[in-house]
Amino acid sequence: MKALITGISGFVGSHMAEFLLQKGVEVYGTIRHRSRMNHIQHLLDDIHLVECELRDPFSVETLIEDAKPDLIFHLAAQSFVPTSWNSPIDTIHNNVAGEVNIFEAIRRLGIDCKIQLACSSEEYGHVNPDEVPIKETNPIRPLSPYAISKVAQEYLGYQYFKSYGLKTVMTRTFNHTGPRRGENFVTSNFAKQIADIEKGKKDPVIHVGNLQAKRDFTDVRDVVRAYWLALEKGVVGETYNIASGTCYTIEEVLHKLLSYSKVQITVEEDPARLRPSDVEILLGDYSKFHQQTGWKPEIPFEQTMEDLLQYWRSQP
Ligand SMILES: Nc1nc2c(ncn2[C@@H]2O[C@H](COP(=O)(O)OP(=O)(O)O[C@H]3O[C@H](CO)[C@@H](O)[C@H](O)[C@@H]3O)[C@@H](O)[C@H]2O)c(=O)[nH]1
Repeated sequence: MKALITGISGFVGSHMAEFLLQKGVEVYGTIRHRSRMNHIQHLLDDIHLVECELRDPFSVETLIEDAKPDLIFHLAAQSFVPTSWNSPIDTIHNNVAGEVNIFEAIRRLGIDCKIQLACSSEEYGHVNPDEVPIKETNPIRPLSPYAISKVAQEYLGYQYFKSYGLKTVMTRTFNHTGPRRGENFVTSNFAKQIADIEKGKKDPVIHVGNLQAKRDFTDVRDVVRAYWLALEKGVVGETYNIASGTCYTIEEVLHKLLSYSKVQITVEEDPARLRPSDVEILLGDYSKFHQQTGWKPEIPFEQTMEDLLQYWRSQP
């Protein structure tokens, strides 16, 4: 069996590759000329890397024709919410055009494959207090250009399923983290700041943004297992929440991470880290996915946080 991972050198992509290799799957992955390879350096002998610009239809058609995958995990995206306010058009173009190019190539070449689309809980956006835990049937009220791009990705997945029978499965994944998480994202950002303070590379002050937001975190290693199950047991054309079913304020996350360190650290708000609008609460109900696939998260949040801090401590 052959699987293609778009964005294989990224955070989730690298964990997905490790998971698939353990299953004995032949792994293809896309990179761009400027991709950093540090997350997949240890896998280079075992995977097929293809340089591909997903925004370029010719590049994508060549990729799909050469790889002829049975499974596609479409993970490549501009995934950082604040960047989407600075570059809204780029975020929407990148996330939407890349996916349409994949769909069109599959359709035109008549490739029979299943496609997992990494959609997002950000799509829910504004959530009323009586709507948690959030089910897939909740209204979508997106609050960022990034969220809009993910709504578009999801509905394109549905539309290509209905119009052309493409075998898409959409996963609305809530926040996920773990070793290799990009340093912009909150858990990694805080863990890296703590590790840098411990190493004496930074004054003992941790800079933070909105600490009142509530988020539902799943370990990335549980998430890639969910993506595999989504294609193995999920129903095509359906959307599933991937979540832990528990949420914490960002302040609680901060104090959990600080509790793993012996150094004295002062907390300081950095106004540049505040957003034009922030999603107040994301707490997911993953029962639809559980009933269909048997998946449930296995790695406790505390373990994920300790592993993440250890990861940053081990970085040069
Ligand atoms: N990044 C960051 N966020 C901070 C900080 N301080 C507080 N926050 C708050 O921490 C929360 C989480 O921020 P991020 O880690 O940047 O993630 P996100 O905006 O929730 O989006 C993530 O989850 C989505 C799924 O819900 C993903 O789709 C998306 O790609 C990303 O991984 C937000 O409410 C943000 O305002 C900080 O210093 N940095």
